[in-house]
Amino acid sequence: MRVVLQTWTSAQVRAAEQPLLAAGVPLMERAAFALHVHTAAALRELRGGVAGARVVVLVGPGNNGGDALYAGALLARRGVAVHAVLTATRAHEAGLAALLRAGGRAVQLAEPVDEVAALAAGADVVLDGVLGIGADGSGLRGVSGALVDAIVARGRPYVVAVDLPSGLGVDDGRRDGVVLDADLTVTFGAAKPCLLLPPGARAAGRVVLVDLGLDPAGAPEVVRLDPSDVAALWPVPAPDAHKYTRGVLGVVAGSRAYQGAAVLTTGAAVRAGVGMVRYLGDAGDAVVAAHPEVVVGHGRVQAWVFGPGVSPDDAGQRRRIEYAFEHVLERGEAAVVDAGALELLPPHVGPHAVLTPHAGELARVLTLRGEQVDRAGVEAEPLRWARRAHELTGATVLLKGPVTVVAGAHGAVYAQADAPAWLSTAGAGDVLAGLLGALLAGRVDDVHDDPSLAAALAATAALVHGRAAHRANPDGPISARAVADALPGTIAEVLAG
Ligand SMILES: NC(=O)C1=CN([C@@H]2O[C@H](COP(=O)(O)OP(=O)(O)OC[C@H]3O[C@@H](n4cnc5c(N)ncnc54)[C@H](O)[C@@H]3O)[C@@H](O)[C@H]2O)[C@@H](O)CC1
Ligand SMILES: Nc1ncnc2c1ncn2[C@@H]1O[C@H](COP(=O)(O)OP(=O)(O)O)[C@@H](O)[C@H]1O
Ligand SMILES: [K+]
Repeated sequence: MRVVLQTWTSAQVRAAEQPLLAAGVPLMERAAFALHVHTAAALRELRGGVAGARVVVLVGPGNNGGDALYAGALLARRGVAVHAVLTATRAHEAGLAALLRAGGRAVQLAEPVDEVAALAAGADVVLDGVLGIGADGSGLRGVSGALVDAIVARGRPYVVAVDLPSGLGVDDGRRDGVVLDADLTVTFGAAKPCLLLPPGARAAGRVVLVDLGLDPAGAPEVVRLDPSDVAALWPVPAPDAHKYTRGVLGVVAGSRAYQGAAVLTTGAAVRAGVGMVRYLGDAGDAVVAAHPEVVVGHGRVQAWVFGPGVSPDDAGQRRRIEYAFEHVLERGEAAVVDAGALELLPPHVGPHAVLTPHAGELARVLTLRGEQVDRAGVEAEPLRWARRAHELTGATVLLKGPVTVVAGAHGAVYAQADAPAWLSTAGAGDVLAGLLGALLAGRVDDVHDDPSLAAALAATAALVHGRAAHRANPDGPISARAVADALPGTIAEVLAG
């Protein structure tokens, strides 16, 4: 059993299946066997044993239904009462025959759905084999949708999704229309992007990957960094390092009205281990009072943070940011572009500029460039819109939210889900900006060698930010400052492996 950290599109999975199918490798049998093993394990956990359990198998028209039917047959042979509900006019013939031979039963689904819904709601486990990678992402329609609604209305039983929750947008994580939330997803051969991407990923529950011997070609579509990846990405100082070789970060943040943003951003950068932090703006006294390490005023830097606590009508900060945009990005200094600076972004920058909007801010970035999308639209298709913003601006885009999505150069996409919901608190974004700025300052030369590294560093910042929130207070409220204070310990912990 492996944790899902890389995912491939349905097209990549289908292409990878081809040579194995041509060689006669029994992929469906292997998939179904593993599905039955995981379902039996769930039954043992739920009710202490397998024999005598009741399982309802929702069966769609394709091979996903085939997997579910064969798994149902194996469960029936172990004494489980298995009912298959055929949701389409066709079902995998050999799979259905196997189930019936093993003593399972099958019913054709039709309106009204109440009787079947009651059967499913009363089952120990429901296997969702309606749609797999053949789904068009529009949810479950017609009678299948009505059935799922009726099951949920009665109280959802334990659900095992076959390959993926039926009806999700396989490659983009869209969740349109009806989808049955799962407790466990057993995915075959290679994990699919919808199992990591918001908003769909939440429907998958726990995900287990069944190895079928597939070897997908090309880069994975969506990646999730794991703490063990951080050491290779972090700018750990060499033994002969000095503060200038480690990177200097310039911070244009805060204003007289929003001094806290400047304090949080610079404090996070100092705690993330940058060589030096320079601050520009009207909150210098507050910054130095909180963090005496910070130097106020101009000087050479390797990376910038623009925007936390900056309102676009603050003429001084606006002038600094616009001037910096004109010159520094050309000189190759990296930049985190956050909050108030997002509105000031020039038409085109490179991937060494990393935008850090939340959904509402990303919608604004996009509408300023002629796209018609609002916050809800971004939340419904985060990957699509993060990618679009990358295409339009040239910047790496880190879209904040319950799952942070990063889209960068060379098709790099990350989806990080490291943070507790407690992190959604004012100032948390300022801490992320300072942390990411420190990473960029330390590795700006490497970003120029490989522009997709900016996306990996952004994902690293999201991971460390989320883990620092857990460390600050494992199961309760956290302040942004507590997250910043937890950074040194969190970084030491992930670097220790
Ligand atoms: N190719 C293979 O041998 C293997 C396939 N596997 C299974 O096969 C699945 C893919 O099978 P298929 O390619 O048959 O695809 P599906 O089983 O996902 O079914 C696709 C069918 O559903 C229809 N459909 C799409 N969206 C719909 C919607 N919103 N409402 C109603 N109907 C819709 C399509 O027209 C198509 O006929 C995988 O997810 C996996 O479970 C695994 O057994 C591994 C091996
Ligand atoms: N439900 C959630 N679960 C986990 N993390 C979240 C959730 N909602 C938001 N976050 C994270 O909290 C932080 C909030 O940042 P942001 O919206 O910029 O706040 P602010 O501007 O007040 O600092 C981001 O890192 C975001 O990814
Ligand atoms: K499914």
